[in-house]
Amino acid sequence: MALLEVTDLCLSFAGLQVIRGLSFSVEKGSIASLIGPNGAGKTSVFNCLTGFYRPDSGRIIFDGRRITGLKPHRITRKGMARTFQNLRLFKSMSVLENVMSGQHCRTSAGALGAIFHTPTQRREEEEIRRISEECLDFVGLLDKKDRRASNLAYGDQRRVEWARALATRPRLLLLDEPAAGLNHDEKQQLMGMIRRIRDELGVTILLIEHDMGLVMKVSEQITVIDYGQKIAEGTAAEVQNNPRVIEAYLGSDEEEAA
Ligand SMILES: Nc1ncnc2c1ncn2[C@@H]1O[C@H](COP(=O)(O)OP(=O)(O)OP(=O)(O)O)[C@@H](O)[C@H]1O
Repeated sequence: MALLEVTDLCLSFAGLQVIRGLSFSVEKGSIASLIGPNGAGKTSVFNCLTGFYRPDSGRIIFDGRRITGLKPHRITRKGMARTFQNLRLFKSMSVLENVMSGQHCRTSAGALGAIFHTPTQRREEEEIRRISEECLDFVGLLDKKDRRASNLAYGDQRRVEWARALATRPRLLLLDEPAAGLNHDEKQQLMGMIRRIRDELGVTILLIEHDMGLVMKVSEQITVIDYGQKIAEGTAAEVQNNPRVIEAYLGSDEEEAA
């Protein structure tokens, strides 16, 4: 069964079409990847899914409900979380505070509760703290929860982002280039973490990634796009041998080299 279904998605900026009639779906419980050469439109797809961009047309169905055009916090509340290509941590806050910050979309106490510190708000804060610590434990950072986020090594800062996304209790987690800037060992740990998130937490995963070794090892389903259009989809073996995929990647290398 599909957890995410994208149909005929189109997006343009000032007349330039960056996503052109894209359709793909992600099966519940799978680890899926969206790949393509630089500028193919991958992050733009994520931005449409999470409500950061409003598509020109098309339909996005998440868990049976249409979410096209909803605001990002409402989409988060429905169970979709993401990490970003570049770190987006609050540098002066502690690791724990950073993870807690991601969950305020879920509180019901509202602004008055926050000002007057009502019992409801206190209970919610306690719950947020508990879940945040659980997520930090899951990513192996609980012992660093009181450290300033900016004082952590880069690989650990990425884990804080993971914990923050997980703390929103997503059913679908979108990872935008999670291996960028990681060394070999960290990439191995990342693969283990992706599998654990799916296997132990039951979270479906869709990732954008340029590290083809990682993509091919970890993905069960791959969608390849180029110039905003789907050019192939299937398993790692199917996609790797697809002439259109090979051409798209070789073409982009030549352009970069030129
Ligand atoms: N806010 C925006 N305004 C104008 N153009 C944009 C905007 N966001 C994306 N684009 C353009 O859309 C195209 C696709 O960009 P996008 O970042 O989605 O590609 P990508 O596949 O994620 O690339 P990369 O692999 O390099 O991160 C690019 O040409 C980019 O310049």
